[in-house]
Amino acid sequence: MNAAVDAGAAIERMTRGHVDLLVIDLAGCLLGDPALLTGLSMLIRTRNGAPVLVLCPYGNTAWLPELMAHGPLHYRISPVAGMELRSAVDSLLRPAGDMQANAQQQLLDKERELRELLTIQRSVQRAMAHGEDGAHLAAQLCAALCSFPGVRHTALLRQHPGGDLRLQAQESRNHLDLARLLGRQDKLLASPLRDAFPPLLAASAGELVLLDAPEKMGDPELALALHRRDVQMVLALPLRCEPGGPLLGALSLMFDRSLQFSREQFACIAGLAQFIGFGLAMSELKQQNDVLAGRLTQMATRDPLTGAINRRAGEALLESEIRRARRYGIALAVIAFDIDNFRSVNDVYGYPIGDQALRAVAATIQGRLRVSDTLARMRGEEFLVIATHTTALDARKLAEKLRATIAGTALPGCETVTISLGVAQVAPDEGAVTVIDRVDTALRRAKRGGRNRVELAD
Ligand SMILES: Nc1nc2c(ncn2[C@@H]2O[C@H](COP(=O)(O)OP(=O)(O)OP(=O)(O)O)[C@@H](O)[C@H]2O)c(=O)[nH]1
Repeated sequence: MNAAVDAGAAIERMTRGHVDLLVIDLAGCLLGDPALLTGLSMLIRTRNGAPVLVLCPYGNTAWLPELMAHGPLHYRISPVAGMELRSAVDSLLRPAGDMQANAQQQLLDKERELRELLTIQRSVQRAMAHGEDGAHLAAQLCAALCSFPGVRHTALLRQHPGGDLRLQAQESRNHLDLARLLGRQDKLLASPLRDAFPPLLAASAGELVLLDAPEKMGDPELALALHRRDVQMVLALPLRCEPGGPLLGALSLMFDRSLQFSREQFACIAGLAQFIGFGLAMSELKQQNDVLAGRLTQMATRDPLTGAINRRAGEALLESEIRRARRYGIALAVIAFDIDNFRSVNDVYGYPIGDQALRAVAATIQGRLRVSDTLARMRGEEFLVIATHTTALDARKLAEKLRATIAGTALPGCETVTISLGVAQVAPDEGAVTVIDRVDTALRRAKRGGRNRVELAD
């Protein structure tokens, strides 16, 4: 056995004589050191047909796919126990005949693995197509990823605007509850396991993390808990919308077996993680759009001062309620009301107090209506109540109740006001314009009759 301290020295030794097996130990190497990566890539390329075994600390597993780009290699996650190293070395130093049979088996395995990956990709695509909101989509994705051979638990951890990590969804085939295992569901990066548990490590470092035996984490209690749930291997990937883009979280896959991934599998899994990151970001964007669209509709249909719907929305609603009442043969009534002598409130107390009074009157009326009734602000201090399933007589009783309520309600900053009301039941074949006209006439009659009173329309 020949040991070299760096890639340069190893290349020099390899050019001097035949090498049966090249073992590269990455312990103590700084992840992301470009010079080191270049040296190791050259070393793998100049191997002269010798098999390569990489011993890789689990925090550095992002290097494996990078190194695989320069030639096939075998790997073990370090720390590697003596027995494990011995059997890895023995299997790579087998006689040529064995190696040939092995190569054939490997080809078959590879074909099977790629077929399996394709199936998973399809089920992830299906989940994306059917996931509605973010939480539902995350749950669907976790379920889809459980079809990966050997996967017993999947989880999606999401970065939040505050920068911390939250368990968004998990799917368990081994009764493992990640929230219970970590003792929390939120603020996962504040967990003492942040730099040890692969999904947390992947989310904080932004790199792929592969652990092929729970005890290698160095936390015996956690390792025992994972073994109890039959977990042999944990693979965690950072979630990003695009390569090099901001971190969105991490994807965690726990396996009941320890697998050796090929370069194609690593690439496929990384592609899958990116696809998932993109899908989650898109679904969030859609959710934000829906909220914005809701706000825009609110702005277009609501009166900002009183919160009642505005005239346009009120007229549209009345049209549709008239159609509904006609179709089902049910009664529909409207009540128009107007604050009496409101000009003097503004004149005496000022416009801001007038605004407060308007708000208070609208809120008081709103509080007296059924949820099926609607209050619309038609103009200035004139309002319309659309009362479904209500006859003229009932509407008149309601109007009287509203009148008495307002007359007895103290207003902030000014004296009590009164309202005058007109009431009408929508006649068969009558449209919104005519009934509004009729109810307004009744309201004017109430004003002429001395205000603070209710008049029924003709
Ligand atoms: N503070 C405030 N006042 C408003 C608002 N919209 C309309 N007004 C006021 O409401 C008052 C309506 O006055 P008029 O139409 O003469 O009616 P009135 O004084 O209530 O008298 P009657 O309706 O005949 O009892 C006017 O002073 C408007 O400026 C508003 O959004 N805020």
